[in-house]
Amino acid sequence: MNVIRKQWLRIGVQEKLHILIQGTLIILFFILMEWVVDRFEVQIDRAAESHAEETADGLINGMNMLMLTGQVSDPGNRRLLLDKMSQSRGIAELRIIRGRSVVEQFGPGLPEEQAADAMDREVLATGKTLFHRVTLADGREALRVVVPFIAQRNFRGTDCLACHSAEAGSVNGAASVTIDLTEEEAQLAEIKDLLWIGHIVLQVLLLVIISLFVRMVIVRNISRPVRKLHDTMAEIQHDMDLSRRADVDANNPDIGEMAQSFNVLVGKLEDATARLQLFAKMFDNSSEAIVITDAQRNIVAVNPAFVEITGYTADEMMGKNPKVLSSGKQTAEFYNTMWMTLNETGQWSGEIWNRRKNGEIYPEWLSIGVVKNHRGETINYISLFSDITKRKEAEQRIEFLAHYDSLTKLPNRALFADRLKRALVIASRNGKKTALMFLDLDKFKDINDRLGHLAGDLLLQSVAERVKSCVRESDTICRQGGDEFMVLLEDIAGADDVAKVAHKIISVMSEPYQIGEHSLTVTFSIGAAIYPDDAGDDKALIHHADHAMYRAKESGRNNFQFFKRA
Ligand SMILES: Nc1nc2c(ncn2[C@@H]2O[C@H](COP(=O)(O)OP(=O)(O)OP(=O)(O)O)[C@@H](O)[C@H]2O)c(=O)[nH]1
Repeated sequence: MNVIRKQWLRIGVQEKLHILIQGTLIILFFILMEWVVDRFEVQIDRAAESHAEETADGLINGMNMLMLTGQVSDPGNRRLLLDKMSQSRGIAELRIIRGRSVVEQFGPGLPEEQAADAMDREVLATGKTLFHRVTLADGREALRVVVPFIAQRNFRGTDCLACHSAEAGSVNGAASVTIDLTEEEAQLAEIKDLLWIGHIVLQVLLLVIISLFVRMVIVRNISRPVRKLHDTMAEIQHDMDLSRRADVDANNPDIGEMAQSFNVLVGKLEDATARLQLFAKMFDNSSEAIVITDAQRNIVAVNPAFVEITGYTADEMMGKNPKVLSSGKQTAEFYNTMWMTLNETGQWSGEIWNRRKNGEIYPEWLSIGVVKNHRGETINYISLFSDITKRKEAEQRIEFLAHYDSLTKLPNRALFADRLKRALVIASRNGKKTALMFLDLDKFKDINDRLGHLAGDLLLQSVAERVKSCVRESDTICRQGGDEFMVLLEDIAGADDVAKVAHKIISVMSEPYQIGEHSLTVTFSIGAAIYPDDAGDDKALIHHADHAMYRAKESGRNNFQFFKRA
């Protein structure tokens, strides 16, 4: 059975269709042939039966004649009658069988007149005609009919009871007629042969017709459209031209629908490919580095921005864990919190320090997202990061510019104001003194005018350095603007401390500066005021120190003055 199934699966649709159609026709023709032969056999049997009955009738009539003429008691006459009648066409054997009443009245008669078999006995017992197909000793086919003779006043025109002492209606005897069916069987065989020949010729014809028909149907409706569809598929695959579509034949529902479904599929593929290309472009052109890992956190893809930022090639990173980039700046606890947030919320973003291939450590802004499948299982992690070194530098620069003077790198007026306020609060709390010195370069305009603004700038930077060297680390110097400086001296004992610093500054300023090829000497006019002696708050302190400085200017410059109340 399995072998047949395998063979069946191996053959093509054309052959399958052919086998099914022709197989069905062969079975139908067989049934038809059987039916026709059966009909003929029935006809033959009926003809033989009526032949037998007629012969039996003739025999009875003959016997009656012998009875009526008183010749029946001579066995020779009876044999002669049987011999004569046996000569009739189609009679194979003819016998008279004596019934019980005849045997009792006239004796057993000739041996062949005794009941010879069960069929004879059954007819004598029942009085009913029996028919049986038999095969004669020489092999011929025959029909044997045993017809009973019934004792009656009028049995087919004869009063049996006139001579027979038998009960009316009892069986007097029977006639066994065997009809030779050789001729009919020969005819039937001939008909069978003709039917077979006709059948075979018809099947050969059908073989050709069905073959042509099936081929035509398959080729036109299946093979040709399938080949066409296949060619289109192959072209699309070869050219990767997803804008192409297969021809749809509305008159061929099967393949037409298949082509339509194929077109829908290609359309979806085209859309998906376009989206994929778009994402691929984004991936390649993004200025942000992108890293994709699998669920085990092994890298499966990195983009060009990643290569640019980290210095690692894509090949070097494939299959590696992104922690190879770790700078060691973050603690284990930091990473634990990061993974916990990621697992709980599906995303994390923050600042992190990583290490480039060349060993350089850099800050990056990192965002990690978890990708899950429809079962909720993590399948990928996507990380995006950008190198924020420049941003951080810019922030630091903005921060610096907000609080420091860009030229001298000294605290600016805003930062100084803060420190002054804080210093006064501390001094007030601790009962200490704080001094504010106001310094203005003398005739600085002349230097600018003479040597240019750039030389003036260089001089301002050098002056700032020198002033710094005259005070403690904890003291604050600020460039107020232009050529003006302020110095905040915290925790001083009294005016002497301030005077010492002022004279120190005047002293260091006497040394000439080398600006390019020019040797320059500049001086300061310095004014000072002390908290809480000269002023109760920051504003007044500045104002008073400024006032003192003006007095120094008025006193011929290059000198130091304390605030004096008018
Ligand atoms: N090179 C340079 N010059 C500056 C800067 N800011 C202000 N100045 C100049 O510094 C000079 C200050 O002059 P003043 O303080 O008004 O006058 P002075 O010439 O110093 O004379 P006195 O203060 O009266 O002794 C001006 O010429 C300003 O243009 C700066 O950042 N760089």
